[in-house]
Formats: sequence, C-alpha cells, structure tokens
Amino acid sequence: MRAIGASLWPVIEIESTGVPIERWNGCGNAFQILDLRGRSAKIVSGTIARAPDLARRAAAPERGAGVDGLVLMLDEPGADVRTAMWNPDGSRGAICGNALRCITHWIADERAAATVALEMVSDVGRHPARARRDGQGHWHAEVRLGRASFDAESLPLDTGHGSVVAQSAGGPWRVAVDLDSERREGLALSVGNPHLIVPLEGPPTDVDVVRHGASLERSAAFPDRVNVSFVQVVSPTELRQRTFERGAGETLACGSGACASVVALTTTGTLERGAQVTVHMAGGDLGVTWTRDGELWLSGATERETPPPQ
Ligand SMILES: N[C@@H](CCC[C@H](N)C(=O)O)C(=O)O
Repeated sequence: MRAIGASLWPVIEIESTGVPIERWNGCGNAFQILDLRGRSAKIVSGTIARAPDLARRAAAPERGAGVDGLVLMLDEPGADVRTAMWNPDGSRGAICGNALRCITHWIADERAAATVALEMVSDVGRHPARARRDGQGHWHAEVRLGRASFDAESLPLDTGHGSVVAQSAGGPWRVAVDLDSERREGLALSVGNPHLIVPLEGPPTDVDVVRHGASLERSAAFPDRVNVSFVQVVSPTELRQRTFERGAGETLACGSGACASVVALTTTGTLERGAQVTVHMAGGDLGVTWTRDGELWLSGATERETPPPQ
C-alpha cells in the first residue's frame, strides 16, 4: 500500500558524518526521519532534485516496503525542533500530523522520560505536543496541528472549476465527485495542507481508493493537488477512513486527513464540536478533537522501527 517511488528527494549536504537516519511510523504511516539538529547541514534544493542515497535507503528491502515520506529534524531557536517533510514523489508536505507525533516520541526517548511536553515548528506554524508511555510500554503522542481554513486562495482551490458547487456557509467548499456511476459531494478545506473529504454511506473498503484517489488528487480544481479521504460515519464519535495522500498514494493512516474529516463532518452537523472522535484507519486508530476555540489536536500510537542508539 505504501508508495515507494522515491526518485525525487531533496538534496541535502551533510558536512558531518554519523547523521541518525531512522524509520518510524504513526499508526502505520511510515517515515524516514533524519536528525540534523546541531549539525552543519543545508538543504540544497527545496523540492525537486535527486538524492539517490536516501532513495535507496527508503526502498531497501531490510527496511520494509518503503516509506510514505522523508522528514528532517532541524534546529529552531525558541522551539524544541523544526520539521520539514517531503512526499515520496519529491513534493513538499507543508505539515504531516503523524510525522510530528513520531518526532514527539523520538524526543521523549532522548530525554528518557515517561512523558514529555514540547513545541515543534513546521512550515505552517508552531505545534505544542505531548507523549506518554502506557503500562505495556507503547507510546501515544498527541500534537496540536493548528486551525482549519476554508479560504479558497490558500487551499488552493479554483472556485471557477466546473466541479466546484459552492461554499457551505463559512465552511468547506462543496465539490462534485464522480465515483463511477455514483455522484457524491466532497468537502474541501485546509488544515495546513489541502484535503478533499468524500463522505460515504458504506465502508471505504467498497471504494476503489487508488483509482478514484489518484484522479481526484490531480483534478484541475486543485492547482497544488489534494489529499483525498473516503469516510464513513460510524457514530457521532467514530469514523472509518481511507486516504489517498498527495504525492504518496494510499497510506495506512493520515493524521492531517483525519483532522480534515472531523472538521468537515462537524460543519455538516454530523459530529459534535469539541468531542474526541476516533478515526479508524487501516494502520490503527487516530483520535481527533476540534476544540471549541478552533484548535485541532491529533493523537494515536507511534512506533520506532529502528532500534534506538545504545
Ligand atoms: N501523512 C501526513 C500528510 C503528509 C503530507 C501530504 N501527503 C501532503 O502532501 O499534504 C499526515 O499524517 O498528516
């Protein structure tokens, strides 16, 4: 299910050796994470360039079937860490909820603490986060993603495109979606990155997520492409979801996608504002709360797949 296609990655000049490169996942959403804090490193090209070495590592058989993204940890004055994320096709992901949660766990390990509270910075803002280890030694990390936006320009969304129906009052944009013979309405919004949420009557396993996701991701309505989620409402506090991520393909879980679904379905009156919603995805359950003051919190399990340094 994970897209490999790691031929276009940032070129990173690393002047010091021994840079920790680890594989992590948040509910199955897998990343190659490079710790460049305190090192002399610069990103030579922001987006499209070849880094065969990193690509080879990402696809190396001993590391499993590839990763859903490359994530850098960088120094940031006044915060614990800055993050930068690339999709497997070399495009930038301005924010990645599951990667932020993995980094929270990484820093908790580093501090040898059973709980940790910290602040990260992404391309779209500051993210307070906390992590804790449960009685079985499993980690749960929670991060504040930020606020949702329905502004067409920042999504971006071409509101003149034929599939765009209208904006729902002060909420997401309604976009016509054809699923073979069935016409449905998706809801477009940003949670720092662009999402199209397609509510379904039945389970998302009934939908050809790869085929429809790939075509919607590249709809001309979304000039920077879009992450596409197919979502079934199970109860007022439970969703079932599959996401086709921009630049990656279908992934086992998408943190920002889970947040976008909760916002979209709260604005339609289906979910209750402020409640913790469980989003069931193939890789596990994510918890999302859209607080009454407009902040999105994302929680769930994280796993360090690379053994920690001794
Ligand atoms: N897996 C992510 C989102 C990663 C970025 C996305 N593919 C994009 O291009 O916007 C998450 O957990 O949020």
